[in-house]
Amino acid sequence: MVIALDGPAASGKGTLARLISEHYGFAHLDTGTLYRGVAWLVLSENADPTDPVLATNAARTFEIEKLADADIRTKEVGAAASVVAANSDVRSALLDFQRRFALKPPQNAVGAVLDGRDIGTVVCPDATVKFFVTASPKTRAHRRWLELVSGRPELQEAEIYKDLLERDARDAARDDAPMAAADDAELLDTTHLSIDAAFAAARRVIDGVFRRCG
Ligand SMILES: Nc1ncnc2c1ncn2[C@@H]1O[C@H](COP(=O)(O)OP(=O)(O)OP(=O)(O)O)[C@@H](O)[C@H]1O
Ligand SMILES: Nc1ccn([C@@H]2O[C@H](COP(=O)(O)O)[C@@H](O)[C@H]2O)c(=O)n1
Repeated sequence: MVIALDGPAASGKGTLARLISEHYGFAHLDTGTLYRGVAWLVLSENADPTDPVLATNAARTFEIEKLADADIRTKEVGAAASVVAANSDVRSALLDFQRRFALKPPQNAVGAVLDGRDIGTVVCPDATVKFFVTASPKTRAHRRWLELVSGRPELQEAEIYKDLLERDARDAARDDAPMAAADDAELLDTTHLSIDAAFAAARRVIDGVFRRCG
C-alpha cells in the first residue's frame, strides 16, 4: 500500500502524511527532506545551488542519516531546495531511494506514505491512494510564518508569502517532474479545515479505497 501526497509549500501535506502514517502504521518519507538536504550540503560549502555539477555531486553522495543536526527547515534552504530540484540529474539521483522506500518500507511496515511534489505523477504513479493537498497562498504563508517566527522573530509574513509564491512557480514550471496533481488524485483544500478536519477527510478517502480493494 502506498499513499502519495503532493501539493504546494506549507499546504499541510507533511502534517497529514505524518498523521496518516501513525494511524495506519505505515512508514513515512518526507521527500522534501532529500532536496533540502542536497541544498543544505551545497549551501554549507558556500557554493551556488544553481551550479549543476555541485548540486549533482551533492545528490549522488547524499546520505539522509547524516542530516540529523542540519537545520534544513529554514526558508533559505527551502528556496535553494527548489533550485536544485529543477536539475534533472539531481532528481534522478534521488529517485531510486524514494521508489525503494515505497516498495519496501523500513521496519517491515505494511505500507508507505510519501509526500512531495511528484509522488503521484512520477515517483509512485501506481500509488494506492493519491492526494493533492492545497490551501490559499495567504493561508499557507500565515501557517509557515507561525511555524518559523518563534525561532526568528524578525521574519515578516509578507516575505514568507513572496518566497512561497516564487517557490511554487519554480516547482510548477520546471521541465522535469513539475509539481502537479495526478489525474487520479483526490483534491484536498485545507484552507478552511483544521488539522483534525483535514485528517478526517483524508481518512474517509483512504478507508473508502481500502474497502474497495478488500
Ligand atoms: N489544516 C491546518 N490548519 C492549520 N495549520 C495547519 C494545517 N495543516 C498544517 N498546518 C500547519 O501549517 C504548517 C505547514 O504544514 P506542513 O509542514 O504540513 O506543510 P507542507 O505542505 O508539508 O510544507 P512543505 O512542503 O513546505 O514541507 C505547519 O506548521 C503545520 O502545523
Ligand atoms: N518530491 C519532491 C519534494 C520536494 N521537492 C522540492 O524540494 C523543495 C522543498 O520541499 P518541501 O516539501 O520540504 O518544502 C520544494 O520546493 C521542491 O522544489 C521536489 O521537487 N520534489
